[in-house]
Amino acid sequence: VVGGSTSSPKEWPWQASLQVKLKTQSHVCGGSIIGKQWILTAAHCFDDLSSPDIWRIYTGILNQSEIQANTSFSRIEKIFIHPQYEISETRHDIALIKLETPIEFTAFQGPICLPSEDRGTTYTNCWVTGWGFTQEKGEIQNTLQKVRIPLVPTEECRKKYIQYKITDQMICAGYKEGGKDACKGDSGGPLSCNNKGSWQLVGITSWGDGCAKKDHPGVYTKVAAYLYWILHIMEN
Ligand SMILES: Cc1c(O)cccc1C(=O)Nc1cccc2ccc(C(=N)N)cc12
Repeated sequence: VVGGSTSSPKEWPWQASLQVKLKTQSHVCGGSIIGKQWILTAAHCFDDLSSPDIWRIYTGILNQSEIQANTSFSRIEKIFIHPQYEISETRHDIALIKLETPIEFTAFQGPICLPSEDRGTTYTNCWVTGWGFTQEKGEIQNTLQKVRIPLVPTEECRKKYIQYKITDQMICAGYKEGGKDACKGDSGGPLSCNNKGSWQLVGITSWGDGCAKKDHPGVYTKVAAYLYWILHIMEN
């Protein structure tokens, strides 16, 4: 997250850290708890990291330094990549993780609501969170960062990203002057919007040309456009 500040405990209890253990272990992507056995994230997190066995899912943590050899984590039972997603493409950048065992909900870890049906609700209080880079040539942060970002109307976003395809299944968010944005390492994490007191998972951090550049909003997978797919997977 560029231009953000450190989060407090229990502020974003749905935020997960998706890590890969090969020779060494490292944070790769963010994710959001949407059920006791379910994490919603971005499909591109699994590009060439498609084996469930190498992944360790951490929930209920604020600092990466809390992760030691004896820190408990969840294993992945199955990864559901959206069927229309294509590697290194930007469309349908959404994936569901089924955990091997259900996590317990506490003040430190629990679910965020899925958005209600796509009825064009205008969200005015949206935040992006993550342990990602604080600048393009950055590094993974220790403490979970947060930054408030306004949504950008799709038509306006299309004008900024002429050379890309901004679909109706994407949401843009950013400041005209740049300076605040998600970045590498925040992918898969939530764009959380507070609607009448309840937090809703409006977007999944997906991509952007650089980070926090003027006239280059961040692009998020629009969760409301995938409700049927999400619910179908979770029910079967
Ligand atoms: C390609 C690249 C890097 O190598 C390092 C940092 C950023 C980038 C980059 O161009 N964009 C990105 C790469 C990977 C994930 C990203 C997630 C969000 C955003 C965003 N601006 N909302 C940009 C991303």
